[in-house]
Amino acid sequence: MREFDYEKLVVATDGFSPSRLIGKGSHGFVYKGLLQDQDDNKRHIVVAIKTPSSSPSPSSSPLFKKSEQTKKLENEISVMSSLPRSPHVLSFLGHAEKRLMVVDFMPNGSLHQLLHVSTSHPPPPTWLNRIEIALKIARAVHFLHEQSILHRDIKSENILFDSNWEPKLADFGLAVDLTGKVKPAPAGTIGYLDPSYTSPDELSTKTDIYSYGVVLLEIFSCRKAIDVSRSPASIVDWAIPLIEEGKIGEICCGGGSGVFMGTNLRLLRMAARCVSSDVESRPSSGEITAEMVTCLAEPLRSFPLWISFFRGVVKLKRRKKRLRETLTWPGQTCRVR
Ligand SMILES: Nc1ncnc2c1ncn2[C@@H]1O[C@H](COP(=O)(O)OP(=O)(O)OP(=O)(O)O)[C@@H](O)[C@H]1O
Repeated sequence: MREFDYEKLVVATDGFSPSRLIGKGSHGFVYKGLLQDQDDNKRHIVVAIKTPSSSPSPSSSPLFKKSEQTKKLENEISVMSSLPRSPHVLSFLGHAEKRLMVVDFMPNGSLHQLLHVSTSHPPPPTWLNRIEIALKIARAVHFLHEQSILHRDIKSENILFDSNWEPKLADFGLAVDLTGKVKPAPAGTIGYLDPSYTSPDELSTKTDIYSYGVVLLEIFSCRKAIDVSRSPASIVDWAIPLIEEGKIGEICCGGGSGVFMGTNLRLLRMAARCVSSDVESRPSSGEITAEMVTCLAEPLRSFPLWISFFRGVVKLKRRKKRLRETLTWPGQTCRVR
């Protein structure tokens, strides 16, 4: 884990200038920073720097006081620094005085913005894009659970996109190491928080699975986890009866019909299992990824005619190429139609 010089982070953010502020969360402030590359002084790398307040003072300063936000950020640094790299989890770059966290900068916003804030750029994700995002986040959750880490705040706002539109699970402020002795009081975000998680002892991987199930419903329906302008306001209360009645078309927004109908039905049934009040019946993160991989392969299997046609075209092109090569020698051309 790299330790950054506090002063360098001050310079990187123009003294934590408001013009560099990306956003505020319940655990603090996030700034965009420009850091000098360690290997090449002329190059700069863009990073995101998370601080517990808008004007963080060094821990040596008399103004420094350990706030609740500082403790949460310390927890986030401790969890993120313990994790090996994963392609689907936001990359941790280092810290300063275990209070300022430096991570990869995510220039393309969150899944929440992509699904719920309508703009013409970028165009809304296709059905297949959305399923791919869901699969990558399921992989991130599986990776964390394999490391005995519970995220406890899985939600569309905490899924950020890098410059290649790859989704990354972020915000580990509430994350917990399951192997640790202390089980914290229940916490999370309303709408995503497992209703069965009412005491520290009820914390398990299935708590994250509930939140993941809500995100899956959100991805399918483009409806917010809680939308007070609708009745019922909760996405779970709205979607579950529709899934039980098989009214899949009423849930899926923007595509996923026709050949994808069977796939959608399977995935929505799995989302329903994730948010089930029967905690034991919820699938594990491993089961979810396996089911999603199978489901993604399904529509292709139902295109045998297209595939054989496509294979035929490729074979014909290869045969023509070989024939052209056989009939052509230096100084001579041959036309094969
Ligand atoms: N690495 C990053 N790159 C770009 N933007 C980021 C990055 N990390 C966080 N942000 C943005 O900064 C803002 C604050 O993020 P943060 O993770 O602190 O809180 P949050 O997820 O919004 O809220 P909470 O902590 O209450 O769940 C959000 O708008 C988030 O999208």
